[in-house]
Amino acid sequence: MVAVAAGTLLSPLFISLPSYFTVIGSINTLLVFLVYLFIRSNRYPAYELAALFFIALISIIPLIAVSGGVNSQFAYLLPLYPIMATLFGSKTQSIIIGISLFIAIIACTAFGQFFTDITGEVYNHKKSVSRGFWLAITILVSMYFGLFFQNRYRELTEKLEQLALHDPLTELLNRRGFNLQLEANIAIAKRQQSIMTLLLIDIDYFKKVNDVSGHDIGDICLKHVARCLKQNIRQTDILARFGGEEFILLLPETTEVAALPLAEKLKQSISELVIPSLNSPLTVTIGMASTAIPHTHIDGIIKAADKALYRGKANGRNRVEITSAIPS
Ligand SMILES: Nc1nc2c(ncn2[C@@H]2O[C@H](COP(=O)(O)OP(=O)(O)OP(=O)(O)O)[C@@H](O)[C@H]2O)c(=O)[nH]1
Repeated sequence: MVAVAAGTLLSPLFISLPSYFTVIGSINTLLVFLVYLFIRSNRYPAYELAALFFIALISIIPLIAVSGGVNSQFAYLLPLYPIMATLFGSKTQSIIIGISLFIAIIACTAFGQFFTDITGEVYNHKKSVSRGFWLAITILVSMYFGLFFQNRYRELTEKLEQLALHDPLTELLNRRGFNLQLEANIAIAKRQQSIMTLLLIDIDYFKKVNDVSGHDIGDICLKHVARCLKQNIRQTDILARFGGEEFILLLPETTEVAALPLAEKLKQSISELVIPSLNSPLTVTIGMASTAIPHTHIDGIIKAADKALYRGKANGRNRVEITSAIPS
């Protein structure tokens, strides 16, 4: 029983074919492989689309033609191509492959009577047109599914990236997300020789908030503070939750003198927050540091801002402290 089933499945592979089919098939396979290597090399991206057209039209049409037109068993593999292009390539590549194969099938159906059917079947126009029609539809459907999967894959990747780089409670960047943005900004600052200022913003006596009002209210406070900070900064500023009740804010192209009024405004706005179920106002201490010259190492700025923050806590909290110009 198993042997019969295996025989039925495998027998089409052992049909004895005329030698010209083997030669053309081998040349086609070699060409497709070379085009694949060419695309994978990424050396001539401008010619990639032309190479895909080549695979689809120049190389595949003759193969379908000599193997019995759209009735060829080979033709039934074609709907796989747009899906493969989706998995290994890009959206444009799967569209190009899909459309080219669609054209190839239409062409093979239209000129089917001119091809010798190597299986020895008598050419049947009606049957060929019907198969060509369904094959063309299947290719379009497989192209659509390929694009659909690619969109879903991109959406899911973006979602995962969002989860990996953001803090779920406040929806701000987390430390990892911040570090990535920081690297990009340092590169820009170095190129433009511009000064950046960094603020570390820490909620005062937050342990007491949790102990007195409960952890849930503590969480609500963190959300309010995050929203308040976000509302008061520019879109180009980078804000993140740096730790438990600590936030970090990078102000690109901003000197210490320009940043000071903003730091004071942030401190004031947070102290004016009205948070339900919280009896006493929240206050924050802000430690601030700027790059004296653009090549200052970022770890140095964070350490300097932390030092300023520590001083602010020691000096009574609810205040802004600055560590001035750090040498490189
Ligand atoms: N509700 C809540 N609390 C948090 C979260 N992350 C950290 N905390 C709390 O934040 C508190 C931080 O306490 P401390 O480091 O002693 O600082 P503090 O009480 O704010 O004191 P100072 O910073 O010195 O003014 C701890 O009680 C943490 O449990 C969080 O996601 N939600």
